[in-house]
Amino acid sequence: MGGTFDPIHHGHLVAASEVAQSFGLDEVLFVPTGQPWQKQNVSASEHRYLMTVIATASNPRFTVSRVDVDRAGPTYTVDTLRDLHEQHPDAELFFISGADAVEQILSWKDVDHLWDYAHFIAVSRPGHELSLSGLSEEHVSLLEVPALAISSTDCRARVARGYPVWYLVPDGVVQYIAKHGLYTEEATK
Ligand SMILES: Nc1ncnc2c1ncn2[C@@H]1O[C@H](COP(=O)(O)OP(=O)(O)OP(=O)(O)O)[C@@H](O)[C@H]1O
Ligand SMILES: O=C(O)c1ccc[n+]([C@@H]2O[C@H](COP(=O)([O-])O)[C@@H](O)[C@H]2O)c1
Repeated sequence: MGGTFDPIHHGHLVAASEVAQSFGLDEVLFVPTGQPWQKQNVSASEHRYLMTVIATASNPRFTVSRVDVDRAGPTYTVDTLRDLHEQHPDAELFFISGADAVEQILSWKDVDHLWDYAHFIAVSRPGHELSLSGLSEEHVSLLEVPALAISSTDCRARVARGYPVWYLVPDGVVQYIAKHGLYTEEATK
């Protein structure tokens, strides 16, 4: 599952868990972006990577990859999948995306080559219609998952306003955000 995870929240974790169950996956690899070229004002990749490690640590089937964090330049999924394929040549790869991300896939770099490396699984997300968005069902499967109306944008805004994010993100991530002063008015200046 690729994401900017700024911060990782329970919507991500539920989606990953449901896909793993429905598709019988051995492992879900969370891949925090290095430089997400379609997003602005993103937190340092090391903070996002460490929050993802904290959030997934208790699940034996969840792991975190540094491939995108460690690659210089903008993050493109075609590079992510190529690197993962090289690291795990015998693995069958699936790429998990929310309904909003799938709507954007046609704008991604080298979109026609994405299907060479992985089958995509698009999960439902409150506020977004789950559809193939013009993509082939040979390449993309759709899955309804329990609806959690949580976004990283809303979590960041809540912290900036002094509102709690307990129960929206894992407890360790709440503590990491506080310890490093992420998302406060000061941090975003
Ligand atoms: N609540 C959710 N339910 C299902 N899928 C989600 C949910 N939140 C995010 N996703 C999916 O997880 C992937 C990574 O999401 P991302 O890290 O951009 O989080 P986000 O909450 O969308 O962030 P932001 O609000 O900053 O755009 C994307 O494919 C996104 O569609
Ligand atoms: O490859 C691209 O051009 C591309 C453009 C935008 C997003 N993505 C990927 O989509 C995933 C979700 O991204 P984000 O920024 O919405 O969390 C993440 O793995 C990104 O690397 C990929």
